[in-house]
Amino acid sequence: MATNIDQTDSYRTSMLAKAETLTEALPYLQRYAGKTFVVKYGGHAMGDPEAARDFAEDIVLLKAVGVNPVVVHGGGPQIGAMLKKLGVESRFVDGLRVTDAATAEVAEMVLSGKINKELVSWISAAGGKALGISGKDAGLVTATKVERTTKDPESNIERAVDLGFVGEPTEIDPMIIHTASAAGFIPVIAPIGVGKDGHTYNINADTMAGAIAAKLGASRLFLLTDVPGVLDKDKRLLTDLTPDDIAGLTEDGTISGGMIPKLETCVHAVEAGCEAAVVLDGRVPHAMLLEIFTARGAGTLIHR
Ligand SMILES: Nc1ncnc2c1ncn2[C@@H]1O[C@H](COP(=O)(O)OP(=O)(O)O)[C@@H](O)[C@H]1O
Ligand SMILES: CC(=O)N[C@@H](CCC(=O)OP(=O)(O)O)C(=O)O
Repeated sequence: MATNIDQTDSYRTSMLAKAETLTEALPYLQRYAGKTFVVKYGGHAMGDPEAARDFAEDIVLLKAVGVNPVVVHGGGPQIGAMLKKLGVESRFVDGLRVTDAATAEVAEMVLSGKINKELVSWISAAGGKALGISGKDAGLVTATKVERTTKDPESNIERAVDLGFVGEPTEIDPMIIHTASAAGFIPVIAPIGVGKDGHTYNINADTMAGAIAAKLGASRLFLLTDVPGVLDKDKRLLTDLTPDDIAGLTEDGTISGGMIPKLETCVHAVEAGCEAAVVLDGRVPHAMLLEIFTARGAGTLIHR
C-alpha cells in the first residue's frame, strides 16, 4: 500500500525513538546483569489493576534481561479493609499496626493468602514464574517482637507500649531466595515471620524488604509507593539523598508519617551493604523501568 511522505517520516521518527530507548538501556543492561534488586510493592501502589499489570511486566522483563528481582509486598490498606469488614478497629503506633492474636491471623490471611497469590498470578500472566512465600517458609525470616516506648507529654516519662505480635526480622536465611532465583523463579515474599517462640509476627513491609536487601547485599532496593519520591517543602522531587541529608529533612519536619520509617529502612539498607535504595511512584506506568534503564531516573535515589 502506498504511503505519503509524512506518514513515512513519522513512522521513521517513532521507530528511531524506540531504537534510541533500547540503545540508551544498553549500558544499564550490561551493568545490572546478574545483580539482585529487591522491590517492595506497597499496598497503596497496588490499588490499580492496570498499574499492577505494568508492575508484573517490569518484574518479568528484569528477570528476562538477567537481573534477579526479589519482590516483597505490603498490603496495609487491604488488611485494614478486611479488619473493618470483621468489625475490628486498627490502631497504629509510629506507623506500625498494633497486632493482637486475631489481627495477626487476619494479617497473615490477607498478606500470605490473598495479596501474595494475586501478585504471583499477575507475574504468571506476564510470562514469569513466581514463587509466592512468606518469611515463614524455609526459615527465611526469624522475627523478634518489636519493643517500643513513648514519652508521656505531660510527665516526660518513657513508657513501654505493647504492639502485640509486631515483629522485626532479626535473622534471615536467604537460601530459599538464592535457590529459587538460580532456578529461574521470582521470589514473591509476604511480610510475615515466625519467632523463636513459635508465634506468627506481622512485619512492616518496608522493614522486611530493607532487611532482605541488606542481607542479600542487593544492588538496589526499590520502594514503590504513592508519591513521586521524597518531596521538599515546596513539593519538588528530591532526586538524590544521603543518610546525612535524610537526618536533616527529618529534623526540620520535611519528611513525616509513613515516609520516616521508609527512609529509615533505606538508610539502614545502604549502611548494611545494599548499594543504593530508590523511593519511587508505583502508580506511574513502568516507573521502575524508567528508573533503571534511562539516564533521567524517576524517583529519589538514596546512597552512602
Ligand atoms: N517529604 C515527603 N515526601 C513524600 N511523601 C511524604 C513526605 N513526608 C511524608 N510523606 C508521606 O509518606 C507517604 C508514603 O508512606 P506510606 O503511606 O507508608 O506508603 P506505603 O503504604 O506505600 O508504604 C506519602 O503518601 C506521603 O503522604
Ligand atoms: C506491623 C505492620 O504495620 N505491618 C503492616 C504489614 C503490611 C504493610 O506494611 O503494608 P504497606 O507497605 O502496604 O503499608 C500492616 O499490618 O499494615
